Amino acid sequence: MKEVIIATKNPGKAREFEHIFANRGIHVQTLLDYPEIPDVEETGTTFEENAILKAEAVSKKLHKMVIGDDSGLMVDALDGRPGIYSARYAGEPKNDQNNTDKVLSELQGVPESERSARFYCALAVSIPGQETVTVSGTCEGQILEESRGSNGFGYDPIFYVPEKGKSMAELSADEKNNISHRANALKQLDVILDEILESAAQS
Ligand SMILES: O=c1[nH]c(=O)c2ncn([C@@H]3O[C@H](COP(=O)(O)OP(=O)(O)OP(=O)(O)O)[C@@H](O)[C@H]3O)c2[nH]1
Ligand SMILES: [Mg+2]
Repeated sequence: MKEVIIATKNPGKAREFEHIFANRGIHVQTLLDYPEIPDVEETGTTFEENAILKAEAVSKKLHKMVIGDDSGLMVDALDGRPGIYSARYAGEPKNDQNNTDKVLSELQGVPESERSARFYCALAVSIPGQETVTVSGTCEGQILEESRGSNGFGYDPIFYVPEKGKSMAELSADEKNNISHRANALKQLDVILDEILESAAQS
């Protein structure tokens, strides 16, 4: 069976990658399967740079093809914050509830017409001996005034998806995985994924 390794310790991301790749008969491993691999420091200034840092660090350790995901929420009324700091927006240790509460409180009194936002996902594919490839995807929406739904992870309960008339956390896994920033980034990888898997199998 074909296999990909995702350089993430986030269980929400891991679930989504497992689900998306299972539909193509590809088995997913994440850093939750490699607890001995230390956290990769996210010292980049863009999602792409951080995705590359994660993918290359883990690929070097395992000598295998690895995909890194760096993603987050960008709110227009907050000048693009939380952005690359999404995971720890309300401080350490990272906590989804505190992060969503912080965004909601910063947007208190901001009218619906000014609550536009998007999720962004950069993926980097690192293959030993090859140039790292990056792709990205977005998903447009609005920040709600309170949480709705309990699926997904992170900021999903406060992110309204106009085309679905629901928050991201009210969507089923299948629905989210059709329209999400992560799915949109992966769709770009689709074109080259078979090629990538072939060359990874040979490396
Ligand atoms: O509601 C959400 N739906 C999503 O689909 C989503 N994708 C990312 N995010 C947020 O952005 C941070 C990523 O930060 P991040 O890329 O550094 O990942 P992370 O630190 O959680 O894990 P790792 O992959 O680095 O191990 C996450 O923690 C979340 O807060 C999302 N929120
Ligand atoms: Mg992280």
